[in-house]
Amino acid sequence: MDKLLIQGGKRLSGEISISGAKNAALPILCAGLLTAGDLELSNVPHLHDVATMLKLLGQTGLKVAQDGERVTLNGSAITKLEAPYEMVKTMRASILVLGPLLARFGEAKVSLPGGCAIGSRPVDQHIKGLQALGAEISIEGGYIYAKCKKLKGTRIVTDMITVTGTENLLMAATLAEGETILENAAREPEVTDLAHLLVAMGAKIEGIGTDRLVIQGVPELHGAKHAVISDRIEAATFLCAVAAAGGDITLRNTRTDIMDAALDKLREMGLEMTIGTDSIRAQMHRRPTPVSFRTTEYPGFPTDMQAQFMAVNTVADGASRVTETIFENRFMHVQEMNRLGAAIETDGNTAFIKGVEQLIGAPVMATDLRASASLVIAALAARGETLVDRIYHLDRGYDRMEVKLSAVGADIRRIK
Ligand SMILES: CC(=O)N[C@H]1[C@@H](OP(=O)(O)OP(=O)(O)OC[C@H]2O[C@@H](n3ccc(=O)[nH]c3=O)[C@H](O)[C@@H]2O)O[C@H](CO)[C@@H](O)[C@@H]1O
Ligand SMILES: C=C(OP(=O)(O)O)C(=O)O
Repeated sequence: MDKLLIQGGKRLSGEISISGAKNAALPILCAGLLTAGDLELSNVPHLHDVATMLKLLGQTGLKVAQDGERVTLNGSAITKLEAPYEMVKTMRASILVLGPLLARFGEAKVSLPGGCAIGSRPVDQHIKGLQALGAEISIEGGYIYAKCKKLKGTRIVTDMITVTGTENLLMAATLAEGETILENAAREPEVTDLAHLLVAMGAKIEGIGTDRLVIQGVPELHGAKHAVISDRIEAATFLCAVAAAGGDITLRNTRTDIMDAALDKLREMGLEMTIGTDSIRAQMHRRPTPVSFRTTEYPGFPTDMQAQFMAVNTVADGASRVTETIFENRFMHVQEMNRLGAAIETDGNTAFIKGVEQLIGAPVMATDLRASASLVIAALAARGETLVDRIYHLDRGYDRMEVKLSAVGADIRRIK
């Protein structure tokens, strides 16, 4: 199992190019199931989750051609309308094949994703929405069996805001008969990126970027070209790294207009930033100021950045409070950060952090994707050596993080 060995205490300096967003690429790849035409995608990140998704899509009969960050999909010969447990269990986003398969072929069998480290993460809203569109759904042996003659447009109000739920229902509605209204839709930029691709494929969608999506179903969609949006979470993770370790870095290929909540908090921490249209120069020459925040849906503070900001708070000059409102168990990094000498206590969904002057390296265990990133950040700021175990979580969602960090002067290497 791969590990990362990090000697902390080095300031970061240089340039990092940001990859395409995992959370946009995964639904966008699933949109390949909606058409017999070619989807020509660029800026697709080099990630384990993308490889898993391509494998999953490939076994349905979708043709996949990959050349670096370019992927072409062709859905003219899909025969297997299934997502097996073996693949779904390693990547929850596999549930995103359900809506497209059902809408185009009238049938799908998809394994239930089950819980994971950060929470129970049910998919009841995906199912409720598809049932409202006319699907018959049963659950047997851990699988969702869905079928329909033709989905029929309707008004759907989800109980809570769900990102992949919105994406699944949006994709399904593009091929439904008549009008579908998705109320309480997620406004995350990755949902918007998917919606733009669907429009390029011939879908009729109004309200893109709002919490009310109105879709007029069309009989079929065609091929399209699309560049996946830049990863705002990856970009903000590197900004947290420089905020914690100090230095002067420039990020390229960023989308600075979709990062307001994180950028505001980084400024409050004392990170000096020069923001261009697609670049950010970030300088940190002092100990961070602590910041308190609550995670919320976009455009609020993203849960996917909670752990990384907590890592910076552990070395900040004072105390802070972090409340996680999206997932019920997203503090798995706290115990590991405390092993590095952090002073964090939790009470329910709130963590209280007292900044310490110096973390000290130790062996730690990554428990989920963003927890892994937060441990890397803490290790970069710590004195001495940290070994981060179980980094397969990190590889799910970061494109060669250790290579990008080495290039800006971090002492970090992968060991087998
Ligand atoms: C691949 C992808 O895009 N993953 C992102 C997506 O996950 P994902 O789409 O799984 O997260 P959701 O937005 O659906 O989850 C939000 C909350 O709603 C609950 N819920 C959701 C659906 C449902 O049917 N029933 C239900 O109870 C979840 O358990 C959670 O507490 O959005 C999350 C919230 O921004 C991010 O952390 C993930 O990185
Ligand atoms: C929780 C995340 O991803 P997923 O929904 O794919 O588990 C994440 O990207 O932080």
